[in-house]
Amino acid sequence: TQLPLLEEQDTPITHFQRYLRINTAHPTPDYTSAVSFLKAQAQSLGLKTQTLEFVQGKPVLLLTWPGSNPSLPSLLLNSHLDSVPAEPEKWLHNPFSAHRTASGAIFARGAQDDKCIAIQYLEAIRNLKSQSFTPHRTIHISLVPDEEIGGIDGAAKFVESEEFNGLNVGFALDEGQASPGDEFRVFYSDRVPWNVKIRAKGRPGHGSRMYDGSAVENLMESVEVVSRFRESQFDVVKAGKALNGEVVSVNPVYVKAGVVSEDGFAMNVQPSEAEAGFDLRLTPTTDPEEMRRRIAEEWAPAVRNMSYEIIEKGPLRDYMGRPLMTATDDSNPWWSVFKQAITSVGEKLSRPEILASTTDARYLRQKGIPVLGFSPMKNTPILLHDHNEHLKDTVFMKGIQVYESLISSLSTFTEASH
Ligand SMILES: CSCC[C@H](NC=O)C(=O)O
Ligand SMILES: [Zn+2]
Ligand SMILES: [Zn+2]
Repeated sequence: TQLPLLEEQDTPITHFQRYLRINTAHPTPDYTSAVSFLKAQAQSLGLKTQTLEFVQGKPVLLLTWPGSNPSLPSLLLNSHLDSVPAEPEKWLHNPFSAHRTASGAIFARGAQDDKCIAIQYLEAIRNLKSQSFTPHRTIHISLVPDEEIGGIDGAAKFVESEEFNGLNVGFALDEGQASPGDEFRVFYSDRVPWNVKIRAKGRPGHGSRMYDGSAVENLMESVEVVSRFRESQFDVVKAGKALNGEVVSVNPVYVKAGVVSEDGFAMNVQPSEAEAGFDLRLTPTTDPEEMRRRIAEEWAPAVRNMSYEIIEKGPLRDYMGRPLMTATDDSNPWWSVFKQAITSVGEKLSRPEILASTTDARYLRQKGIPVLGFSPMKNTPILLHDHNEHLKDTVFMKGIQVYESLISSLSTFTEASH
């Protein structure tokens, strides 16, 4: 008899690879295949499955392991189904092949962000079930669409639904980020993205003329002001006085100007309008009014014929008007249990951080639910959204053990009420 090929075997690694091979990258994520794969996995574990569709073609898959005391607030494990696009020609291995190298690195878009955690949740439950573990509180896994494009049709709709309300979620885990060092990273908040567009108007004229007040000169003056603010924030990080997520970031993402002609831009016309776009990220405690004032008065002053547009990409405060932060001290019993579950498997946590980017956790926090961002990857380069995103098989397998500890502890302790 012949042994099945390594990749055809039914192991946590092959489950991970199969999920990674489903192309859920934007702009055309294959949610149908992802949901049917995960649903089948969940059914093989005896979990209850439910597909919710708040927006057509954008399913939320909800998996449930009922607890022995279903009146306790439940534990929610969240993971998004989608990925950012990849440029295959710039990768060592095709980003949807989930190729595993001789040294055990699994290359795929989504390997770190965040398909690993979805499979790790399921495999941890598989192991707990095989040990006849029964949770006190009910455990839910939500697999949501569209996180990478802001979650408007995904997590944002889900948390507003009656179905979500009925889950009585007491605490949730969502994705975090890889740690290059030997300690796991944990995130208690996300920064808030603003899209900022600034526009300058100015005198048009012949490209040979020197005069004051052209639109592009005008815009460039503002770009310098923005740059100085950026430096002021970045310097704090470079000096080691703050982590990335603890300052306001602003990065230019486009500049637009020029009078279009047949073969590109008219080179001898100074345009009358110019525009620049910035990705701005506020910390959870940044005063938004202060930021608005800075933009209005310093970045796009009307006296210089400038205007601006701010598109806020998500909530700043919870339903009580509080910043969206989960406590990481003794005031939060879930935090103590979380920490204990990590140390009990011999692992360490670094100082809790604010995620520099943004995840769906904010929508849960907005509802007042404590959420920690956590992806158990240590000694691992941070490769989310990068070329050659990969994760080592041993790191992936270790993560399953970590979740076994987390899921059993968090679902067993009964002190907290929501
Ligand atoms: C505008 S919300 C976008 C969310 C996105 N999340 C992951 O990268 C981010 O840019 O952080
Ligand atoms: Zn992610
Ligand atoms: Zn991402």
